[in-house]
Amino acid sequence: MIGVSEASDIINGIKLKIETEKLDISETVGMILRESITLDRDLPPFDRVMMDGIAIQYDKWEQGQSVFPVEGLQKAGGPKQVMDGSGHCMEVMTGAILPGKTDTVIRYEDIEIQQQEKETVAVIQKSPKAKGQNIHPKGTNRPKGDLVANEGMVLSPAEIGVAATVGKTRLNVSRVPEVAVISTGDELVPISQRPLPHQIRRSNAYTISAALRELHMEAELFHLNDDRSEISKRLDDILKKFELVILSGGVSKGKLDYIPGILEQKGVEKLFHKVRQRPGKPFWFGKSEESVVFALPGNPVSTFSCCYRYVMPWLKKQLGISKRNQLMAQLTVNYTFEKKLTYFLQVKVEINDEGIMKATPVKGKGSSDLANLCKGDGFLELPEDQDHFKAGESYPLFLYRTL
Ligand SMILES: Nc1nc2c(c(=O)[nH]1)N[C@H]1C(S)=C(S)[C@@H](COP(=O)(O)OP(=O)(O)OC[C@H]3O[C@@H](n4cnc5c(N)ncnc54)[C@H](O)[C@@H]3O)O[C@H]1N2
Ligand code: MOO
Repeated sequence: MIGVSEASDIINGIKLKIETEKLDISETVGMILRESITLDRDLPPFDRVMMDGIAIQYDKWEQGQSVFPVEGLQKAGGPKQVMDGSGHCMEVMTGAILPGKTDTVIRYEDIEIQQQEKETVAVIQKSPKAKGQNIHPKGTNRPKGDLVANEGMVLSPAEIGVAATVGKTRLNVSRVPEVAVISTGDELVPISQRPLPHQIRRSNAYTISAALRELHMEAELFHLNDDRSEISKRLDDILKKFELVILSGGVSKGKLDYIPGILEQKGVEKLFHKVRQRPGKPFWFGKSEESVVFALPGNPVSTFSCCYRYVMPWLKKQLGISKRNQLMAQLTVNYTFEKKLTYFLQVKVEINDEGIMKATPVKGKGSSDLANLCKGDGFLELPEDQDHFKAGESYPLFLYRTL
């Protein structure tokens, strides 16, 4: 039986084919950009007024003029006007293009608008600091043609904003393959159905597909009963159609645990079966020419921890998302686990005043107790070569919840 890091290395050695698709910009946050974004115009694209007030010719102020007849109004969104009269001013609004024949903007707070006879005038109360003040000159953020987002970046709302400003209605992003998520077992009924006393609802497929949604991946759900010929026939079709297949259940020692045997018969090469870990020991992983197959142990917490410890980090790596270091969290209490297995301890995580992640165990009733997952935020990976884990020690953390 192999250990957790060996299992993880084997999985990480397998590559998934990632293609490119063009999507509406509003669907792309969190995806990987597959093009570079350059500016189609200067930023800002015109000399932009930065304050509501008036625009003047600075020279006139320097020559001693402090009362300026108001010639008109330059609104944001209005085409550029050109000031007509020498020594006049224009009222200007933030975001407007600077009117022609003006070069300095003075805020309303620093002037007074007065009615003198029939004329509206602006009287300057506070000296402008310099020629050109309160104007954001064309191209001073960035010039046209500047590279603003690189291929391979994870699209955050910042890149979405930049893409929108250059008029990209659609973006090229990594296409994540469609995934088959398969639950197995005669005891499982659809979640819409009322189970008989000996039955339960198929929750695992929903857990896995919800996790995949975090990566914008769509899953098609299947269910296989514990029937050799049914499993064999349906797996044929599924393996042909899907590059990534995630099963849950049917991988341990039971008489009806047919999954590993049938997968191998179908030409899916076993890369490992069983990992020195709890939960999730009977985890099976393999690969055929067309598909990568994760067969996760059926107990809901085992499926869950294998999904977050192996499947999700591997997918992030394939997509180019995981650039950060492994998260770590400090135990808040002493903990003992004496088996020679890596233990995935369910924990509630808090970030303390120094920004350090603190993990407190949330005790459940074992690997079938999926309700306990709602009390925690993630799993702490406690290494197999240690039995006693002390408060204050840090261990790798696998989060399933945004903190
Ligand atoms: N003789 C042995 N028996 C078992 C071993 C072992 O080493 N020797 N390992 C145990 C461990 S550890 C686990 S984990 C389970 C995993 O077994 P399977 O992967 O074969 O899973 P099943 O037997 O099909 O199911 C286990 C359990 O989980 C429930 N389940 C399964 N699928 C779902 C689903 N989609 N949604 C909700 N719940 C599900 C299922 O009803 C069972 O109660 O094997 C131990 N046995
Ligand atoms: O791995 Mo099993 O998950 O210990 O119940």
